[in-house]
Amino acid sequence: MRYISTRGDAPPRDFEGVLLAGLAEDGGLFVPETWPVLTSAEWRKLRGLPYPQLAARILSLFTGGQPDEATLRPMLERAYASFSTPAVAPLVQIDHRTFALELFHGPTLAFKDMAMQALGPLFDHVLTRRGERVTIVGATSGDTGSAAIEACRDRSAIDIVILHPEGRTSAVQRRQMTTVMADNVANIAVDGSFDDCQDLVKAMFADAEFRGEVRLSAVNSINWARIALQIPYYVASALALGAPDREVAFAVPTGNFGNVLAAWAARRMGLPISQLIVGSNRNDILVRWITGNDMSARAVEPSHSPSMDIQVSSNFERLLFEMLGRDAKATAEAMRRFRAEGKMPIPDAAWKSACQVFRGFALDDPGTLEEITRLHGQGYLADPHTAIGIAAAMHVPPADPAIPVIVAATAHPAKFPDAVRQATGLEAPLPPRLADLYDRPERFTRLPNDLGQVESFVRAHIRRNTA
Ligand SMILES: Cc1ncc(COP(=O)(O)O)c(C=O)c1O
Ligand SMILES: N[C@@H](CCOP(=O)(O)O)C(=O)O
Repeated sequence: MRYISTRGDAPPRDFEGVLLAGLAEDGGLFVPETWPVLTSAEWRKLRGLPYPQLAARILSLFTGGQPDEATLRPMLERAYASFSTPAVAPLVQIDHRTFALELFHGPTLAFKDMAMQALGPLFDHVLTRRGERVTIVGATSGDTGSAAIEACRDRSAIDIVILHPEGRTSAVQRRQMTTVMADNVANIAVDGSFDDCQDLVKAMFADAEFRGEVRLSAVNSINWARIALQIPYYVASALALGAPDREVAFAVPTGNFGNVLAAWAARRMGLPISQLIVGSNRNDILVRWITGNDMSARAVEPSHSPSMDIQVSSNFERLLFEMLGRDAKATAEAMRRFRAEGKMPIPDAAWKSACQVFRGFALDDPGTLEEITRLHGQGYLADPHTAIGIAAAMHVPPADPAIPVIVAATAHPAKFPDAVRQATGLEAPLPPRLADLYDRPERFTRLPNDLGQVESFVRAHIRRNTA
């Protein structure tokens, strides 16, 4: 299995190369050179497998035997043993056709654990065999950071530095990152938005000298391994509701477009998915694109669903590459124009064809609170991101009302206590192992949105940790 860059100007790599590289040297994102496609009989054989086994099988389709399924299986069994339910990602019925796929039963209470808990040991396995170490620099709007820190803390071959937008995450999200005192972990609060943090990370990858010097790697969804590890839960939930003998739809609260891209990948692999419904908050660039081919960035606005306060959705580039018939030159040019002009011209034919499967719905803050209240009245306590996903599932007309819609429930309500309290009057308690989160000391460094200062910080962090 080889991977190519969406911008066509970086050497192809194998899975391990992609895992360690994160982003391609030409600024593009790695994608499989060819997609594995399963027959209905092959999908059926996966029915009923325990989640870690299913995940190992799916991941092995992307690793090209390195690591192989026999190596991956025990690794993933251990990874998912830390989840609070043996089902790992249970399906909860909301109404006659809507199901919540709860992806927040991992250690940091968000869907990021589904990939990250496996990614930590995977990095360790590859780095130990090669005798190498890496520096992971990641950007977070709240959840990727804590999941990545939890997965990488105290691993001797990894240094990890996470950039979050100062004051723009929930306090629980921030504290989940900044109260981890492991030597290999550092947090930077950037004076800016998530998009600024993500730009800084991409700029570090574009700085060839720095990239080589620190052996830079990524755990954001720009890293293909993250997407590969997010495909299995779409497969597991679709199979549980009757696929491949019945179609399903997914609704996904969306920011960086990684989660819904994983669902798109499952469809590309032959899983019968009728619709992919994108839910957004007021940062609705993706919904504006889906509903009117308007891909134009605006300033990021804070919302009750801070993890989706994003305007530049990195993984859109992977879809763009596919929409443009895998034309890397055209993809690179569209990305260049988006960066230069804040607008991406997408040919109408490509947009129309994507819209045969993608639908979109955006909800503002008052609407999000109303949806949490409504769901609570029905007996389901949703966090603001999940509430947007469920609202999107309810508002978008179905291709066929008999097709069930599965909503990615991406975070535990306890991560967003203010919104949940406003909407329901309830205090959503943190699990006992996080009960003293507000009493723990915090450690982070405030920095301006300045590449030089962030790079110097990363260098100093590595020196300190390896001294
Ligand atoms: C709770 C939550 N919901 C939804 C999203 C959006 O997911 P994605 O960035 O993969 O589109 C995020 C951030 O990634 C998140 O943390
Ligand atoms: N919402 C994310 C933003 C980063 O997304 P990623 O999937 O690219 O890691 C967050 O919570 O940090």
